[in-house]
Amino acid sequence: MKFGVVTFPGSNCDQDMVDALRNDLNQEVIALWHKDKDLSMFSTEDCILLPGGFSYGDYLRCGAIAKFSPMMQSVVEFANKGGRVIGVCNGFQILCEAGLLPGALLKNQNQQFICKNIFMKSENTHTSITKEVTGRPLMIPVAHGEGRYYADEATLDNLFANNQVLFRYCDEFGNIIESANPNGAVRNIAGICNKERNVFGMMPHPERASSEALGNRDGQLIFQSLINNN
Ligand SMILES: NC(=O)CC[C@H](N)C(=O)O
Repeated sequence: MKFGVVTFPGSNCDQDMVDALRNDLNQEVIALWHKDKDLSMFSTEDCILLPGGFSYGDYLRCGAIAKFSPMMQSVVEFANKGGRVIGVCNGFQILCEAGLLPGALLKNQNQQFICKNIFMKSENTHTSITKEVTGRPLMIPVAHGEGRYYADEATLDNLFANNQVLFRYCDEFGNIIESANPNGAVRNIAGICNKERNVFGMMPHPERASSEALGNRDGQLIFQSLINNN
């Protein structure tokens, strides 16, 4: 399998993502530009990644303008054919804006940009991105101003009932408690997937925690789970 990483104007984690996949995980990566449309080099075995950053300067709402880019039209088609798409941080915001994932990312509860390590955990063995990372909490950095996941109660109940909740903020021991929630996300949600389990969104940045040089390789486990379970 191979990965495609889309760069939008204002992306700032695209090269980190390429670097983590290519150099830390030895994967084939193709860099993609938001103005292009061609995804014909990818099969539904492959994975398109929308990286973090400040696409279009976060004007209007984070991700609201990026959803109109030509590449996003192709990404929606790719996802509808069953290809896997992953959005990290700004990528997650874009996927919600594009309607590929339910809910929205609101301004952090404290109205501030938050940049720090958090713990999150998964209990979901039903998706390729979480299958191999259940159990111990992972330490992964967050860096966002609009990361407070929100959906109405009925949508949330459905997400839990269908095993679409990928990751929840927890403390270092794995307790899902309010004080471990960096941004006020409903039910401590850090990441979700769609019903078909091929579109994934998460606020924390696994690409910033994938190398020994950075002192943390917990993020590698997430990518490895995707790679091993395609
Ligand atoms: N690191 C990121 O992707 C940040 C996303 C977005 N610009 C925000 O502040 O919420």
